[in-house]
Amino acid sequence: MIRLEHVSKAYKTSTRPALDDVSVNVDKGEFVFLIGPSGSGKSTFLRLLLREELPSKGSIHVDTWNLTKLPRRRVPKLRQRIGCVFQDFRLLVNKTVAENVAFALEVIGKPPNTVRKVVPEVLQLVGLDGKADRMPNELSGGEQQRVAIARAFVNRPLVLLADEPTGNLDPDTSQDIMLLLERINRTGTTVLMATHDHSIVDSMRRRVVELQLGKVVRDDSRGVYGVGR
Ligand SMILES: Nc1ncnc2c1ncn2[C@@H]1O[C@H](COP(=O)(O)OP(=O)(O)OP(=O)(O)O)[C@@H](O)[C@H]1O
Repeated sequence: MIRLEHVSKAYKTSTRPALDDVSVNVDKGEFVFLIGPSGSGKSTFLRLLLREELPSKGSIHVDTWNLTKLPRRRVPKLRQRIGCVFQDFRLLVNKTVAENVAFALEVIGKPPNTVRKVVPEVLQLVGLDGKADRMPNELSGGEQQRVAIARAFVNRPLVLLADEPTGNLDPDTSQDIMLLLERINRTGTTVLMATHDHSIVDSMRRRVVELQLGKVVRDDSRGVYGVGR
C-alpha cells in the first residue's frame, strides 16, 4: 500500500537531511506508529505521502501511484484517497459539525443525496450523533478530534495519516480517540500515526517505526515506545 525506497529529503534551508535513506513498506490494513524525537522527520514522512513535498532521492508509491512521477494535476485524486488528522483538529470554525463533514464530500463533487445519507452515518460511527448542528467551539477537544476523524474518513480513504492526533488531549480522551482509530483500521483502512505518546504506543502493541535524525533506527511488528531506554 505504501512503499518508500531509499528516500531522502533535504530541505533547501536545512544543513542535514530531514529523511536520510529511508526504506519502509506498509501493507494494506496495517496500523503503524511513527515515533522519534522532535525533528526526527515524522511530519516530513507524512508530507511526502501526501505529495506536499517531493523526495530529493528515492521513490515513493502509495497504492498504484508513483508519487515521484505523479503529474501535479493528478495530486488531488491521490489526496482524495488519503485522510488526514492533525493535533490541532483544523475544523472550519464557521461551519457546524455536519457541515464540516459534508464539505469533504461536496468538494469532490458528491451529489447532495449522497451527502445527506453518508454524513449522519459517519457521525454515528465516531459517536457524535446528536451533535450534528453544534459549532466546533461548542465541543470538547476530544469531540472536535472526532469531527476531524469523521471528515477524514467519510470518503472511505485507503490510508489515514494522523500527525499527533492526541497531542492536545488528556489521557482518557486520547484512549477514546485510539479506540476510534482502531475501529477505522478494522474496516481495512491503513493507518499511519506519528506520535510522542508513550502510553498509547505501549498499550496498543502495533508496528512501531522509529526515526532518529531522519533515519529508521527500529521497525518492530508489535513494538513499544521506549525499547532499551
Ligand atoms: N519546510 C521546512 N524547511 C526546512 N527545514 C524543515 C522544514 N520542515 C522540516 N524541516 C526540518 O526537517 C527536520 C525534520 O522535521 P520534521 O518536522 O519532519 O520532524 P518531526 O519528527 O515531525 O518533528 P516534531 O515531532 O517536532 O513535529 C527538522 O530538522 C526540521 O527543522
